[in-house]
Amino acid sequence: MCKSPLHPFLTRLPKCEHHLHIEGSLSPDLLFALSAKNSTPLPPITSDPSFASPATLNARYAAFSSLDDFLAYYYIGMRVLVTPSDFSDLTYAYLARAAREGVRHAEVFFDPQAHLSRGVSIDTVVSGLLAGRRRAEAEFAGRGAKRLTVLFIPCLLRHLPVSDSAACFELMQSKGYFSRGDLAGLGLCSTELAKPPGDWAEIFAAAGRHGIRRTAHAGEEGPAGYVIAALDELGVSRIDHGVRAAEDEGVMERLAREGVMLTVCPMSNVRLKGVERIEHVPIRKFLERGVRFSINSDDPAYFEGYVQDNYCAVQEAFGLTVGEWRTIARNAVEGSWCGEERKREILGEIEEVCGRETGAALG
Ligand code: HPA
Ligand SMILES: [Zn+2]
Repeated sequence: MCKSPLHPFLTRLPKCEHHLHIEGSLSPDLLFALSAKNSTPLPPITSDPSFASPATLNARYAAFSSLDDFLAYYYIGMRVLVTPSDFSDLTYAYLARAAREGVRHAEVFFDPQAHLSRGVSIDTVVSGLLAGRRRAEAEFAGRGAKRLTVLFIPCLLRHLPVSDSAACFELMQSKGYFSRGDLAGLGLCSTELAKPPGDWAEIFAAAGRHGIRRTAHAGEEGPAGYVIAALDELGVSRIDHGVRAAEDEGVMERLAREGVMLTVCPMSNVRLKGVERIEHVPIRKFLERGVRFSINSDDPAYFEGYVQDNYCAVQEAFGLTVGEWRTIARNAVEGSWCGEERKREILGEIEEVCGRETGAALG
């Protein structure tokens, strides 16, 4: 909870979350519980003493030095996810929390290659995700605009060979996941430095030929030029993170002109040392330049902040007005991959909540 007088308004504001890795919602407590349940004892999975207990693991998470330092723990942690119910329970738990925090539409990333490589089938992963969504949608359905809609986006992994990404994409295609709508698009994540987006151009071009929407992590640790490369060489319609675009006026101008949305993750940027403090995330600059963005949690169990915490952190750092929050909330809806009707529903609710807030301030 933040100290801003706008805190109650921020909890009510209808939200869209577009940048949440479901494996990044695995808390140390759940990691230990699943490790015991699935007989995947942490040693010998790892000899890192940080895995002694949930508390030591949490302490280590507070000291990440970079994206790659975090990713090492993230990929070890997810090895306790084995059965469809592990994926289903994790998905449901995240969605239940998101719904409580005012999320109306969630687009959830997952990392298929990180599961395939340890013998967990794509059917296990996808059937678990879909079951978690069914349970959440049933529970949070029937409340009109206030219901929760959910899409899934597999991310290809840049620390593995491009050929591994190609095989994974073909596997997902052969299962019909995209054409059936089980998966809503294609993403790209993991290590960024020295992994130029163009290396994945062929796979993304194939996705484009099949009408699959595309997004990519770019400009998190990598330069603003990677944001342009993702647009030009991968044909993405949005950019995940993208905060280093703020270093280049020309890049920001293009993002604003083309209405490309950045899925910004403020607490993640601080925890992974992209910036020293939330105040240094280019929120104000993006608002001034007309660059659209949404606010997201990325890996909430690792960065100790869900979506509401990220909204509060931004408010405490920047003291935004109701009008600026209205712009952010509206842009998040416009940049979503849900249908137009769903967008109209959420936009309507945003107008209602913002109108009530400004009316209350005037009255
Ligand atoms: O923030 C991230 N960046 C790149 N890869 C990731 N995988 C999980 N989170 C991230
Ligand atoms: Zn991410």
